[in-house]
Amino acid sequence: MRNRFKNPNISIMIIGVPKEIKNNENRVALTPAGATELVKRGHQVFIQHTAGEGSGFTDDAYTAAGAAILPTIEDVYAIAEMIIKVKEPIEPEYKLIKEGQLLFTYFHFASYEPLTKAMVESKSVCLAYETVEKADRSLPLLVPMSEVAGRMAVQKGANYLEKPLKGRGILLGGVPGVLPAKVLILGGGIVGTQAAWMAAGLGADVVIMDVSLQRMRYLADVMPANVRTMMSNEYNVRNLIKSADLIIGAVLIPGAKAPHLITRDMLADMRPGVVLVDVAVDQGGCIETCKPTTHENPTYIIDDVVHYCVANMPGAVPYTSTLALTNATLPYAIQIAERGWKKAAQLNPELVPGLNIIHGDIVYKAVAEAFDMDYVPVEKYLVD
Ligand SMILES: NC(=O)C1=CN([C@@H]2O[C@H](COP(=O)(O)OP(=O)(O)OC[C@H]3O[C@@H](n4cnc5c(N)ncnc54)[C@H](O)[C@@H]3O)[C@@H](O)[C@H]2O)C=CC1
Ligand SMILES: CC(=O)C(=O)O
Ligand SMILES: [Mg+2]
Repeated sequence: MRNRFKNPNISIMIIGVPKEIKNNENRVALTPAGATELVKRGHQVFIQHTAGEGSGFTDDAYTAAGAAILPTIEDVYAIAEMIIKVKEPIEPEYKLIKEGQLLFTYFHFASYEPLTKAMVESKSVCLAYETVEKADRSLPLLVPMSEVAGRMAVQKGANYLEKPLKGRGILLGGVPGVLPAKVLILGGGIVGTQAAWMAAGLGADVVIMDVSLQRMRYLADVMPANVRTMMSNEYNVRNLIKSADLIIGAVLIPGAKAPHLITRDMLADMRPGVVLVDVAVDQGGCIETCKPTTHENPTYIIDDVVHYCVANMPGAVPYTSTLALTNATLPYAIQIAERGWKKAAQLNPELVPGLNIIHGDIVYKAVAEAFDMDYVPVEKYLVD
């Protein structure tokens, strides 16, 4: 990084934005508006050719914003000090990552050991969107995508409940004279709340389960009458799954592997054609039989139960998701570009829990614990 102008505390950075290569991932990590903000501060922004296309942004729009277009993903990784992405690096990208390079993106390490090991070996600095955390414990860079995924979970669930798609053949809202469907939501955080609004709006009979009484008190206050809350425990889950039509998994323990609230044996208690949408799949899933699927091939069936487990749901609605995501990420990207990751984290404590792997050390405890690997407290890297 070079110092900018006459202020020795402010640096300029070379920033690279690759095109996402995960299945049907159409989001991009920086919009032309974001590029404008970074370029105006003296940073150099390099965008891979057509990276913004899926979200409606042409190469010309980035060039007009002062960014440069590079033809290949290799070019972007080769030049950048900071890579800003949306999804975790996929295997072909591992070898492109340079020692000391900063990667600012979603990682969801605890769900995928090969990625964790590859990033340890790369000796890069991995700052994960999903664990950046505010003092009130909220996750500002996860929230916007959870809002999207929560809303989508109901759309997808309603769709897969249709008989030709192997669902029970029930309409979420019912019709006059016919009862609505029952929707069970595991976890009443951002995903769960958004899903509840959507399902309730369609007229379904909704139950949200959580372990936080405080959260359920809040939900009971703000939700309409067709949404009720219930304590999440094995006994209650076993009871409610017997009559549910659509079950949405939305549990999170930040950074950690999700607990299995629905185990393999419980599928036998469900009715044929029940749909499970496990949004928590990116942290390993809260339904034991859930394994990651793609937008191309989103569902599979076990014991007549339809499983939808797409790990990048918002990627399917990039016109909404790219704007929602970058609204949240850009202010942090600017701080990191201006100061470098270390100084930025020293100045803004919200960035500290975002640091997951630094120069080969796992510095986020839940990630190290997920794979029984060594943990190094992040403070080691934050002292001057
Ligand atoms: N598949 C996809 O495309 C996407 C997945 N996600 C994922 O969705 C998951 C949920 O995210 P958010 O709603 O933002 O998290 P959040 O932190 O807002 O909510 C999680 C909720 O789970 C509750 N919880 C914890 N343990 C529980 C238990 N044993 N039983 C019931 N509830 C429990 C917490 O009290 C909290 O209210 C995360 O894994 C997130 O990464 C988010 C966006 C997109
Ligand atoms: C949160 C996440 O993993 C996504 O938006 O794809
Ligand atoms: Mg059955």
